[in-house]
Amino acid sequence: MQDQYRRPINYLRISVTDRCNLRCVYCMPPSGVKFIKHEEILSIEEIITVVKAGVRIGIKKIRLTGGEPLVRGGILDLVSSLKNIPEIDDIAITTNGILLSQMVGPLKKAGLNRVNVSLDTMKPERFKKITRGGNLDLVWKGINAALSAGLDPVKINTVAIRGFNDDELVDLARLTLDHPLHIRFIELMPIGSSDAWSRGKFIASGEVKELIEGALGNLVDEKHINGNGPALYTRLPGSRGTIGFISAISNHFCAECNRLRLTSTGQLRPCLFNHREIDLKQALRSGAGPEKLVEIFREAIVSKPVGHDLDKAWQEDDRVMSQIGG
Ligand SMILES: Nc1nc2c(ncn2[C@@H]2O[C@H](COP(=O)(O)OP(=O)(O)OP(=O)(O)O)[C@@H](O)[C@H]2O)c(=O)[nH]1
Ligand SMILES: C[S@@+](CC[C@H](N)C(=O)[O-])C[C@H]1O[C@@H](n2cnc3c(N)ncnc32)[C@H](O)[C@@H]1O
Ligand code: SF4
Ligand code: SF4
Repeated sequence: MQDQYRRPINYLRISVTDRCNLRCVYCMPPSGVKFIKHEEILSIEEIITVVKAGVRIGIKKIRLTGGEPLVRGGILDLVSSLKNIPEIDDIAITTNGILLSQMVGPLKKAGLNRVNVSLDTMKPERFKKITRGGNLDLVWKGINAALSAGLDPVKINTVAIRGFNDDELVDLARLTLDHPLHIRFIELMPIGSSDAWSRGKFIASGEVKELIEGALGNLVDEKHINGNGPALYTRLPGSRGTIGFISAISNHFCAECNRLRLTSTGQLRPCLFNHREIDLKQALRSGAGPEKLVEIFREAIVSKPVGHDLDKAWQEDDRVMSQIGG
């Protein structure tokens, strides 16, 4: 179904849990977030019911995110149930990679098509700092396991942060020369943890591109790498992988927005940067049938805003990124 700005909506990002085994500084406040009670979170069966309603208005692509989707009990059942919905042609996960090496085999068997792994630094001490305690080694094991399992493409999400990893962005880009990895540099967004956001830490994609080109030579434009998201791709000539840019602030991609979000508590959220949500869980738990759920999807699509008008200011929200599904 198209929204009122003629954007076809076919991609549902599902936050399967608000919980996480890391505490990234830009995503969560230092105190952590108070976890939502289990009974408030949609069950696996409820998520499937929602997706089945979604496919009736044209949802074809699913991304499981969070929080950390791999800590969600029942994630394998969820993937295999999604695989059994014929209209769904792409099932992907965004993960911090900590549990990936042990889960990628079963996930692939269950029907997972591909994985995006978040990784902001190649230095173990820095990784500990930005994730408040994470073990970088496990993430690399996960990335290698995903490649060995034959998942393709394997994408890496790197948030560019001035004063934290700006001296490593070229090294991360260099990885694409010898590895079939698709590294995407993400602009720091003013949502998540206000402690981490300041204008001074923001690096626009244009600057990252200049840094890379200054060190490694010109990047050439690349076609879209299998996916549904907003990254623009380039490559170093002769490289095995690609370099993408997700410029949510400097060159926002709202005109091509194709997605809705389902929060872990069962709210349909038409836009990442807009507080408005529509309560699907309430409908589900009060016995609404498929027609009612489809109607709620329609309502969400019709009410999708034209885009964000973030004036680079902190986005006040009751929810943090891990609850919305970043
Ligand atoms: N502003 C904004 N940022 C988004 C949106 N969707 C994803 N992002 C950000 O883009 C980054 C990468 O997201 P991923 O979860 O890897 O998903 P994707 O880029 O859609 O994935 P592909 O299907 O592989 O293209 C994350 O930091 C997201 O928060 C969106 O609708 N709006
Ligand atoms: C919220 S996480 C959820 C999935 C999983 N836990 C992970 O880290 O990949 C999804 C993505 O959002 C990104 N993210 C979180 N907070 C952000 C912020 N304030 N600005 C930009 N990206 C952010 C993360 O780097 C990650 O790539
Ligand atoms: S970015 Fe992902 S791994 Fe980091 S705290 Fe947020 S949900 Fe967890
Ligand atoms: S900010 Fe909102 S409208 Fe823009 S791309 Fe993200 S979800 Fe879509």
